[in-house]
Amino acid sequence: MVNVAVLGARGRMGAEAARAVQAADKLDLVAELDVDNRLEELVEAGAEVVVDFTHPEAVMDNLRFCVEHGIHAVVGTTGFTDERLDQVRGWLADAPGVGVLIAPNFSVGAVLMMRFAEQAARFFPSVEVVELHHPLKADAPSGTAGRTAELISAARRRAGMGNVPDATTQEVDGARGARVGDVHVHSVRLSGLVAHQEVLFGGQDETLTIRHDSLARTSFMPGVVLGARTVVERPGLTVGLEHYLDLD
Ligand SMILES: NC(=O)C1=CN([C@@H]2O[C@H](COP(=O)(O)OP(=O)(O)OC[C@H]3O[C@@H](n4cnc5c(N)ncnc54)[C@H](OP(=O)(O)O)[C@@H]3O)[C@@H](O)[C@H]2O)C=CC1
Ligand SMILES: O=C(O)C1=N[C@H](C(=O)O)C[C@H](O)C1
Repeated sequence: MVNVAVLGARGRMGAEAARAVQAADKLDLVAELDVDNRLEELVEAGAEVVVDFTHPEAVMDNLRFCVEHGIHAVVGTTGFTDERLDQVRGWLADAPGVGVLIAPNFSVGAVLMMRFAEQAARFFPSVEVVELHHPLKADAPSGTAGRTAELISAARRRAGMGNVPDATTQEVDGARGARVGDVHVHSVRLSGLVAHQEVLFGGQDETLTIRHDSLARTSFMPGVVLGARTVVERPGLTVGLEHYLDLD
């Protein structure tokens, strides 16, 4: 059995993750903590793995505590920049046995969407990402959209592609979305939605749309459970659930 604690357990994802861990074989839910708990309670509960679905402003302190106390971490919270990832690598250098998985999206379908988009990128001069989420989401663009855009940009660079075609010279602020690498990313916040994304590619007289829909938060749970079971065997930092899925 692996002892698992959930941070952000009163939140939308944390509550679902606690249910999933409780129902999973070989995982034991030992603590459900939220903003008014002390991090020391993780140690007191004997947590070996922490699942973090909190807030971009809280997650770094949580992660530092876990690494310093030899607790593996499965992180769904978004807001990770290259600088933040480097900081985590620095902490892990002093804790060689500890594993940290940071996954912008735990749904297998979303991971495949990102992989397919990366594969398609070199064939299409035009690309835009549209992500659509519930209006309670704190960050924009979503972590998934940011990661998708980074993967596409890197694939375009490897293929020696130039800028995306775009004749815009006059623009109302924000009309062309945010730029992540080469890619324009548009964020929609709409009641009734959970988490959705379209990657739109355009070439000569054809378009390709890759769309993923998370229709409920249970869609993320097989990935969370896989993460909690696997992270104990994967020391160091892993970014992206794809590395636990044996995709190649
Ligand atoms: N990787 C993935 O697959 C997914 C990632 N996410 C990400 O997960 C994160 C959480 O999303 P969601 O569940 O919708 O958000 P919620 O706001 O519903 O939940 C976050 C919870 O964390 C609590 N919290 C805030 N700070 C701390 C802290 N320092 N310690 C412990 N708990 C804290 C919040 O308390 P309070 O409300 O009082 O502040 C709240 O209960 C977001 O970054 C989101 O983007 C979401 C879905 C899937
Ligand atoms: O906040 C959410 O809901 C989600 N956040 C993650 C993100 O920012 O990519 C994953 C998923 O899109 C749901």
